Amino acid sequence: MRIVIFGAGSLGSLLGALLDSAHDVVLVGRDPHVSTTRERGLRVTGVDSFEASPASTTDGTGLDADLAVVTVKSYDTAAAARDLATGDVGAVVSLQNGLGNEETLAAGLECPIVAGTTTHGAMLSEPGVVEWTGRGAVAVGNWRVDGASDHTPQVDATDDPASRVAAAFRAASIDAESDPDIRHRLWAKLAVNAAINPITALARIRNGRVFEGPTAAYAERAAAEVARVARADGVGLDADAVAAEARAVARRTADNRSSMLQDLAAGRRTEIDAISGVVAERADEHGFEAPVNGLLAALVRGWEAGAGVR
Ligand SMILES: NC(=O)C1=CN([C@@H]2O[C@H](COP(=O)(O)OP(=O)(O)OC[C@H]3O[C@@H](n4cnc5c(N)ncnc54)[C@H](O)[C@@H]3O)[C@@H](O)[C@H]2O)C=CC1
Ligand SMILES: CC(C)(CO)C(=O)C(=O)O
Repeated sequence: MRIVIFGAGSLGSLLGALLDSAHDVVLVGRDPHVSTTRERGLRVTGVDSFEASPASTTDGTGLDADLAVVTVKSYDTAAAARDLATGDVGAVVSLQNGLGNEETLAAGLECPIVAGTTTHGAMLSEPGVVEWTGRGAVAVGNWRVDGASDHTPQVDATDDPASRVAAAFRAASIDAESDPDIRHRLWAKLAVNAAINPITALARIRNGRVFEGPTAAYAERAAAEVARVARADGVGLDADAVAAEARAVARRTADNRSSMLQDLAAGRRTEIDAISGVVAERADEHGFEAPVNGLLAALVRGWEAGAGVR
């Protein structure tokens, strides 16, 4: 397959390096990472150490590919869709965090949209070098324009876009499955991010501290609010189950500085709109409030405005 990785930062570079073992990969990213990758190749360290030599470009327009893997931050999704629409892409899969990326891609592109989520961890340590911080898996599912995941029984389960994406990842030895209820997974991951990310960022604590001490009750409530909004959106999430999952992830990643804490500490824009912001807004659309998510979104957005990053 010819695969474009749109957004060759931390996650995109890791996936690009892995996929390059079985496919013809083009990274779309920014300099100096792209120019360094062209000159010296892409080095992966951490969980495994290896070198890859995918093609790379800073120009995301006019690209032809069987598949585009979108790994930009959620606030760059609309621009990614605009660039991809100028080329010819067979299908697009988003592996981003947060809610709303698939809707944005579907609004801007004619091709099939596949939703996805991953538990891999990656960090761009310097131009041309990505640290694989945690081995995980990929789950993908077909995205319908009306927002529902695709429960339609497939005549040939290997011949739908999500199954083809999962097979392409597996061909590169990436643990990947197609899940007909991908919306459930996206909302469950959203609950984890809504509980952990803004609190770690604002309180400047590592993940392991979120469910200890004064922040614990608010993390629980943030996750429970996500479950309520998910149910109003037709996705059956249980408040206790998602809070337990968020606690388990916080324990498993106890030493991590969450992506939002890293963004805030580095003075960068965060993904707050696609995490806490979207929960508060969708609750409002359904006629109730998600006050903890609303407050966390306002505080992080307030910091972003003060720092001049939004
Ligand atoms: N890093 C990780 O371990 C994981 C990240 N995610 C999610 O994946 C997404 C990406 O995260 P990261 O890789 O950490 O972010 P990142 O900021 O390291 O990478 C995104 C890259 O996209 C590039 N980019 C954005 N728009 C572009 C454009 N128009 N043209 C060319 N390059 C463009 C940026 O320059 C940046 O290098 C986020 O939604 C994140 O929440 C999900 C699971 C794990
Ligand atoms: C799961 C968690 C909270 C791990 O740090 C994460 O996804 C993030 O930091 O964005």
